[in-house]
Amino acid sequence: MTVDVQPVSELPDPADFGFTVVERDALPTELLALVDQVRTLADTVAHTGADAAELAAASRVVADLSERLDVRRRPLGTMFSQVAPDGRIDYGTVANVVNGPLNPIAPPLELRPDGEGLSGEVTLVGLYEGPPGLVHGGWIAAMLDQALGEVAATAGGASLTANLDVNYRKPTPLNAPLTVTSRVTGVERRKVLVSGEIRHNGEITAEGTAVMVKIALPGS
Ligand SMILES: CCCCCCCCCC(=O)SCCNC(=O)CCNC(=O)[C@H](O)C(C)(C)COP(=O)(O)OP(=O)(O)OC[C@H]1O[C@@H](n2cnc3c(N)ncnc32)[C@H](O)[C@@H]1OP(=O)(O)O
Repeated sequence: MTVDVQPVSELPDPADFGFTVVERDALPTELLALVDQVRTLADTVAHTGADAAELAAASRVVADLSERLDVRRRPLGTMFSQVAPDGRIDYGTVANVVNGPLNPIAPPLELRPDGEGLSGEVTLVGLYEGPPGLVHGGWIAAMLDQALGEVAATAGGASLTANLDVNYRKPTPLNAPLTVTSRVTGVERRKVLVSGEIRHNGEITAEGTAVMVKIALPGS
């Protein structure tokens, strides 16, 4: 197996391939605050015991808000750039469903270099419920896919998940801190082989491996 990791400082700028790229620091604080509020609202709605009149009034307010905000939509695929603590430039998608900074559905999972790969902490609220009190297996797979995809990007740019294999070792609890880790285990031609885990209290609840296949970006 050949491990030939391209330095991340050489990652291409998505703007060169026609993507809209905004600086993460330039995202309006009011918009980030709104995202947080909507995330809280979604969790509240999923569990509210408010009476019918209150629900009807809230529904009208939310419909009105949606109409007010549905102006000048950002194009699908809008990306953000940010300077990582080690000075390199990271890219991501603003509306990514696992960790996009503008997606209220995304649990706030921030993955950072940890010396071996990437790691991040996240606590999933009841919005991500599958079995009673437990995280949905699809979300577990989604978080692993994201962590594996992001770490694959550190090995030479854009890639897509060709194969994802997840083993669910223990139930993953809601409302409890989880650690997500990922690393590159090999690079073979266009394939980037990656592995990762989700832990609670240091114990692995789920682990995954993936084959990410490097893709050519439009115009490259
Ligand atoms: C910086 C931002 C970071 C963002 C992170 C985001 C994380 C989220 C990741 C995702 O969710 S990606 C979305 C889900 N995945 C997809 O939609 C991919 C859909 N599939 C495809 O587009 C194509 O099948 C794919 C690009 C993966 C491969 O097609 P190709 O025609 O380019 O590949 P090809 O058939 O030439 O095979 C290239 C190599 O990959 C291998 N391969 C292809 N499919 C495979 C497979 N399914 N399993 C294992 N290996 C596979 C294949 O054997 C070969 O290996 P070798 O070099 O050893 O010959």
